[in-house]
Amino acid sequence: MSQPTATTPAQPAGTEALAAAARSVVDAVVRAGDHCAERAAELAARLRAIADELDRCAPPLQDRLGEMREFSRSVKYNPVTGPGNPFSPPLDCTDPDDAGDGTVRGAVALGLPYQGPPGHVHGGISALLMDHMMGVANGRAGVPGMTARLTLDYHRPVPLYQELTVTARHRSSDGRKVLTTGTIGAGGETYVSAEGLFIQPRTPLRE
Ligand SMILES: CCCCC/C=C\C/C=C\C/C=C\C/C=C\CCCC(=O)SCCNC(=O)CCNC(=O)[C@H](O)C(C)(C)COP(=O)(O)OP(=O)(O)OC[C@H]1O[C@@H](n2cnc3c(N)ncnc32)[C@H](O)[C@@H]1OP(=O)(O)O
Repeated sequence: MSQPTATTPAQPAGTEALAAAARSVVDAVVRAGDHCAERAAELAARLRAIADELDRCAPPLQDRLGEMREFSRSVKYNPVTGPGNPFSPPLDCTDPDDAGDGTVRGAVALGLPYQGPPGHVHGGISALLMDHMMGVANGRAGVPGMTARLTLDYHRPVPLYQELTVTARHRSSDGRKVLTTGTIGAGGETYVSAEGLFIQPRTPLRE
């Protein structure tokens, strides 16, 4: 078997494969819609059985919430880039192509589960992508914080099924206040631009 290269990304394995399969179920459910109405009850029962099997593997919720405080788990299971979370598209920023100016970049194409206006991405999903990527930019700049204010300008509807470039950049810090900007675009056109005010915690997250 050939080794994965930069142009042949590795297939997900383990829990990431599970999340990828669940993600494809969500996508297929929305794409099939009423066209699978006759088989819906049967398919729902099979999916419910799988959910029950997974439930039996899950630790008590408080334990799982405790585990999730670990940074590596927040990376794996977050709802934007997290490969272990079926809710995430996932946005790929494993190769951020950092221009050396602190800009982080990611790529994602969004399907029907993320639709708002017909054929286009829901505005709240754009806000989610922006919030998260600005958080990543702040983390990389060494100034992680909580979102206090998020402002978005929606310049053009964001198309579904088109590779989007998502960028974010830490701009300035004033004490614990952190100013960050971001964009969503494609082919040189900016669909959404964003500005966020983030507040660093009073005590650092980590030494
Ligand atoms: C700390 C957690 C960090 C989270 C990120 C984790 C790791 C980062 C590492 C790597 C990055 C990887 C991934 C990124 C992941 C996620 C990114 C998504 C982030 C989120 O999804 S996060 C959820 C939504 N977010 C909230 O759930 C916040 C609810 N909120 C609060 O928890 C408090 O509200 C808080 C903490 C914001 C401030 O509370 P506080 O007590 O620390 O500070 P305080 O109120 O004293 O304000 C200090 C100065 O900021 C000014 N100020 C405050 N708020 C302002 C506003 N809205 N507009 C204008 N100015 C404002 C004040 O006026 C004062 O200014 P001044 O000093 O000049 O008087």
